[in-house]
Amino acid sequence: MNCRVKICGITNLEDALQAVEAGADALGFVFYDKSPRYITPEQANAIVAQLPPFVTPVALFVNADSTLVEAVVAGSTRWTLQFHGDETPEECQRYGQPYFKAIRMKPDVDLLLEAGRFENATAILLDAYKPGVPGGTGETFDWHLIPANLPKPLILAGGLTVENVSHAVSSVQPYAVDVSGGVEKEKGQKDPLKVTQFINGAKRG
Ligand SMILES: O=C(O)c1ccccc1NCC(=O)[C@H](O)[C@H](O)COP(=O)(O)O
Repeated sequence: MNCRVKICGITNLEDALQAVEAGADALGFVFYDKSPRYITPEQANAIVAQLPPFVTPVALFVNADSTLVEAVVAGSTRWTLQFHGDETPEECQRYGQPYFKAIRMKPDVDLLLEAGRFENATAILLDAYKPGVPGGTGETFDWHLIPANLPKPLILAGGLTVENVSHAVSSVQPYAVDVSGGVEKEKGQKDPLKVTQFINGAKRG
């Protein structure tokens, strides 16, 4: 299967272009200032301006003010948005941009009910749940909890690595996989070899 790959937490042009060269389908930029992968709208838009076609830049927010979202979106028409907090469907679609809604796997979360709220989302991203850490946890969750009939394409996230991504793709068969920490040499700095191995592992499945 042709599993797409999003490399998240991009903070510099070198990492962005290396991930694209390695076959990344999307690059994630984290506009959450408590993250070690935080990047400013200006920095991110300067990188996006250098991206070749057929690569989707994804702007990631956690309960952000509309002024921040608008500052990012104003810099490029290429953005897909990813809402990783408690945003409502109305808050997600108010910008008129395609968006992913992230759902964290809290105990007893009703995934079909929650995913069904976001009927205009282009995909649902499922991520690990760690109290106080909205994302980038580096932790997996029990993939058996994923229902077979999610109403949107599934982006699988949470603790994926070079070592587990092939199994994740073959067992879950997501539309895409997403990784932040598992391909880094240090927080906010990607390891080119891990990025390449991760993408190859995901595409091989
Ligand atoms: O990546 C971050 O630092 C981050 C911080 C706060 C909210 C979301 C964040 N990342 C969003 C993503 O889509 C990550 O790729 C996803 O949470 C998986 O992260 P990891 O477990 O480190 O692969």
